[in-house]
Amino acid sequence: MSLVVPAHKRARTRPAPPVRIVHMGLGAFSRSHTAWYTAHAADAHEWGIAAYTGRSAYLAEALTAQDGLYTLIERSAGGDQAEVIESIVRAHPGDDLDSLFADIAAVTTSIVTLTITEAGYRSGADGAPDLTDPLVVADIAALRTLARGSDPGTLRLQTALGRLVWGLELRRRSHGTPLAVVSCDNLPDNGRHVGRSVVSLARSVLPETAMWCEQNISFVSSSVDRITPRISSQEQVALAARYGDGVPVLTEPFHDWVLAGDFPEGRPAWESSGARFTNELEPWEARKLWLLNGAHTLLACLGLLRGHVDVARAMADPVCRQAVEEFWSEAQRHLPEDLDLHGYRAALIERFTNPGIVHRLSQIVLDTPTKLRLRIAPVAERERRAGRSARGCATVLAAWMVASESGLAPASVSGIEAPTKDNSVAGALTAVSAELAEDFAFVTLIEQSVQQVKSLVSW
Ligand SMILES: NC(=O)c1ccc[n+]([C@@H]2O[C@H](COP(=O)([O-])OP(=O)(O)OC[C@H]3O[C@@H](n4cnc5c(N)ncnc54)[C@H](O)[C@@H]3O)[C@@H](O)[C@H]2O)c1
Ligand SMILES: O=P(O)(O)OC[C@@H](O)[C@@H](O)[C@H](O)[C@H](O)CO
Repeated sequence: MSLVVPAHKRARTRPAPPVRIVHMGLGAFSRSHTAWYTAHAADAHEWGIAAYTGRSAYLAEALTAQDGLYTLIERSAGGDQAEVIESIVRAHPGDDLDSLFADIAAVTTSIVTLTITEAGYRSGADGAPDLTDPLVVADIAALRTLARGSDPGTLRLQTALGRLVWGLELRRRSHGTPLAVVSCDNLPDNGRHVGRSVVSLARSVLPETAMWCEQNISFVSSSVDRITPRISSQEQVALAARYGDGVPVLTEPFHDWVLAGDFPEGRPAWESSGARFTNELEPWEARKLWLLNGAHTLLACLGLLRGHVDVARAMADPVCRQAVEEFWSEAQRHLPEDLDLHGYRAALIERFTNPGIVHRLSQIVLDTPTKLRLRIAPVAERERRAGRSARGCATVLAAWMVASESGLAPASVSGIEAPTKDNSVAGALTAVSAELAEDFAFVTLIEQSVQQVKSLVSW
């Protein structure tokens, strides 16, 4: 991808902080959230970030040309607030593996943060690395060769977690200083998820590393929240002209970050920029993942079927809005009441209808099957176990099935078969929840919902 607008020359007004955080998955969100929290911490001058994209060089090159600096624009109905964020000190393309390994292994590095997307974890339905995924299989083979002493430069580890495992192995070999790994992706118990995946990837090929990780790496879970859509080229050109920045980030004013876990080598004073630390992350995480991300997944499937292009327009459609409210009411029954659920729902409606934030449904619909498994299935399973119909969840699943049949949403995850004509609903549900796929009454309800959704499709 070439630069939409040329990167702009920028210069720091104060010395860059020393690199003590390595970020994998540099994108819009990491720059509106993790880098923002770090830049706003009271001790920001002590914490610099070396950030790596997934693969592409585009953003890394543009940021490097701007000395790591970029403009963050908070947009609300009241207008824009812009500021320059200084916490990213170096930006690298994701395949600059030698630098990545050196950064993870550096004794000065205390934290690795991740925004590699839900699909980037390459997990199977049980949460462990998906051993049917060709990239996971290739990385295990590559790690085995590396473990035997081959040159890391000649073998290109391809998955984020494969790369993380090798970086941790080099850290273990060179000094063994502990580290915190913080997931900032929209996955439940994301820290434990990374921990299990890293240890399980390492176990078969680098057993000593697996054991060392269990004892020395603190896998921190976190619930992250800030709606930061990918901006269109047109918007990027307009913002570049206004703010003199080739790679600005546009986000909403709202932000939240709740973390659970230890930081053996210290951390920025993120609480001074509003982050919260807790021993009980699960309720906060479920509130956010089910109500916000679950509704986004619903709006993506149903909204696209109804001919909408973005969240705000889908929310303005009474059919989509009613489906969201019904799903929310089901989810809310399984969340602690003291989390101000009414206030959170009201705030979500305002955030989803922010006229300045164009959040494209085509972006949100990516990887839908994984998201349904993590955001809709847990609510549906709880509702069914409580003896209720889970009609709101059935509508979400039916909308996905119709959208995937129409080519608007992905049908399968990690090679699991898409709906088939003869046994479509139960077959498709297998990708989302084995428990639901065996629930005859729920499968029947989805079959009815599919017909209902088809009658709502507008084309
Ligand atoms: N954008 C948001 O509003 C938002 C809010 C909360 C959480 N998040 C989390 O952050 C993630 C990234 O969001 P974003 O808006 O920055 O997206 P983005 O597309 O701007 O950046 C994603 C980054 O992840 C990398 N990546 C993509 N697929 C990957 C893969 N399979 N393996 C490894 N790396 C991969 C990309 O190369 C890029 O560096 C989301 O998937 C979500 O889990 C995003
Ligand atoms: O790809 P997803 O579904 O995890 O994310 C799409 C949006 O729901 C997400 O980016 C939200 O805007 C974000 O999670 C808000 O904090």
